[in-house]
Amino acid sequence: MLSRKQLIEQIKQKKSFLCIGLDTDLNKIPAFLHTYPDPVLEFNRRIIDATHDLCVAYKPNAAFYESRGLQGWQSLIDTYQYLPKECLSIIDAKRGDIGNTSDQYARAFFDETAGGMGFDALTVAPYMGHDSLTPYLAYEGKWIIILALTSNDGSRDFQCLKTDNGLLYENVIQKANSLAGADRIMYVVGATQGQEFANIRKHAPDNFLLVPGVGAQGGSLAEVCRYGLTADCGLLVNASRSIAYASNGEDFAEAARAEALSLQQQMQVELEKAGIVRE
Ligand SMILES: O=c1ccn([C@@H]2O[C@H](COP(=O)(O)O)[C@@H](O)[C@H]2O)c(=O)[nH]1
Repeated sequence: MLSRKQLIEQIKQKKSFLCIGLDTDLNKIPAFLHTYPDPVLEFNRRIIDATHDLCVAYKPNAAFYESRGLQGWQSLIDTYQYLPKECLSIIDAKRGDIGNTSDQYARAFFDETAGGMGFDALTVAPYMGHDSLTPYLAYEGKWIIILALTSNDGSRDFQCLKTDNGLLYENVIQKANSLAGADRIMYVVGATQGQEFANIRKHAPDNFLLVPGVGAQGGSLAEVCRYGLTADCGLLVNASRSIAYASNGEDFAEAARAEALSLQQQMQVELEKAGIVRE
């Protein structure tokens, strides 16, 4: 369990607000790892060993594990258990359903006694409204990370629709803020959304934002920081492919570290500029 206070302490200590995505694709990992009993777990372990001092969160995306059936689910459980406790553990599963079904999703990802996984945070889709979100909040100390303005082209299809009460994503934030505070709720906002971060901050001044879309999707870290940083940092910027697949040779972990280091160094500059950490 990682509280908001502990997360902020980690950010200041590591001078980083990097979240590393573990979107581990069996077809993309180096060939030599296929001799291990669980190549995905071996890959994840080496990425974690090489990067844990440079990041404050890890985010496995459930799809990459669920797509491999029972073996994939086991890789996810074992990866969860290997994650460093000082880092925020996020499961990116984008769940959302009626209350009693959400209860089951919450058990699956939050309740270690139920199946072996006790992630700190889960990404959720807000489309089904308040009663699809509250079951997760019943788990004291756990976070939900609600899709607000995503990084993909299709984000404009629904999230930016105009309503009598502003844009649809603004309504999502307003409603979710009435359910719990900034110590329990984060929002997903894509790094590709640039200046929209200024508008997001009007509606979610204190919440942490999980920001995917730097690296492979071309979002700008500088722009995200310019419009999204708060006095507490308030950002977790995720990179998955650009770190994990920086090399597909035997040096993949060193290459991942070099990519993570480059992002951490850019983050340090931004944190210093904003006066959140000292030079
Ligand atoms: O708006 C969103 C929400 C989630 N994602 C997820 O983040 C990572 C991004 O991976 P990269 O390789 O760094 O592009 C991936 O798991 C997505 O499913 C997102 O990209 N955008």
